[in-house]
Amino acid sequence: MTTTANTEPAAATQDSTSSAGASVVVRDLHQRYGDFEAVKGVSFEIRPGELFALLGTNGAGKTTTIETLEGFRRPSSGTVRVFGQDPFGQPAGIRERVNAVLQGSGLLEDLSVEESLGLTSDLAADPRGIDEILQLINLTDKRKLRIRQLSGGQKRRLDLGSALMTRPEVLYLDEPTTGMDPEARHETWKIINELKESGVAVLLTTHYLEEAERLADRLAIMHRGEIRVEGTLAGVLAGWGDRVSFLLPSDVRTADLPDVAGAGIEVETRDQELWATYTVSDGDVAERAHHAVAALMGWAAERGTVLQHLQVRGASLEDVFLQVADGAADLLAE
Ligand SMILES: Nc1ncnc2c1ncn2[C@@H]1O[C@H](COP(=O)(O)OP(=O)(O)OP(=O)(O)O)[C@@H](O)[C@H]1O
Repeated sequence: MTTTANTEPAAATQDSTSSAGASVVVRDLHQRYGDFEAVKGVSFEIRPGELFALLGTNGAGKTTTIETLEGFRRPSSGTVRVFGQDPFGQPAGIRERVNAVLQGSGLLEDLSVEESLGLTSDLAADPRGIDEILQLINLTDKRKLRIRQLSGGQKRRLDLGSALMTRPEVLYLDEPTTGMDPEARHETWKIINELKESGVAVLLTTHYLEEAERLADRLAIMHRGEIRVEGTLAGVLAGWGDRVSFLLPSDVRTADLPDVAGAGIEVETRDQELWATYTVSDGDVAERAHHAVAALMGWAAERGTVLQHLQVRGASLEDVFLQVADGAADLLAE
């Protein structure tokens, strides 16, 4: 199985130079708030030109991890390095090379869009032009508006534009497209892909799984402070089997569905219709899915029933996410 639980051994004393070439290195990070442990031994690294997506349930510890990388929190234990340096306190060598779009926008609501970008520009060593940024985030026609007059999605785009003003080599994006309409989200994905291509190392957290599917070179799913699943998208999905689904015929009750060797059955309601799904996950998945389809077709023929919308598909990121949230990843990883 290519899906892995985070079983990496504790490496708090390991020197970050063992990850030569990585812009960001996190090793066995633990973060506590009083008695509560919000992050429990998280490890990952991000190389230039790579986007690492940190997905997870609410309260999983994603923002805490980003805030630690940003230098706002000292790790309770473990090691965090950005360009080989400890980011705590944001030393100058890191501050000038890193930027972030965080959940709470730091924008001053009474400034106009261009005044806000002007302030950011004044603080940057080698800023991009304001016109260039406005064009990039598609807000040129809003440049004179006060920030409080912008929509939620427009403010999010301005957040991103402000972060790009400083030409960061590492960019943290904490739910960057929240509140954006689909078109703005696609535009933002284009910008993020271009950043990656130009060599920026990106850490993305998002609740939009499609966003991670589109952008991530590698991803991790966090739950209750731990990374439960990690890898490339293909690697993460490979360990979770294939699904054979069809619309439950109106004359078939759940109890009438046949058992298929090695496959679990689930019946769920989608758009007020009942769907049956057989999941095959062990052994040669393609072969088992093939046999499951053959067995179901044989069963349907015997009953004189047609299986409508019969489909075979691999696991989606949503399937994996939901199973991780249910704790099923623990079982699969054993
Ligand atoms: N300052 C704090 N004091 C105490 N507990 C905190 C503090 N900040 C966060 N937590 C707790 O730590 C856990 C992790 O929170 P965090 O914001 O990192 O999660 P998250 O993965 O970003 O969640 P979400 O997806 O909901 O934004 C949560 O249980 C949260 O309640």
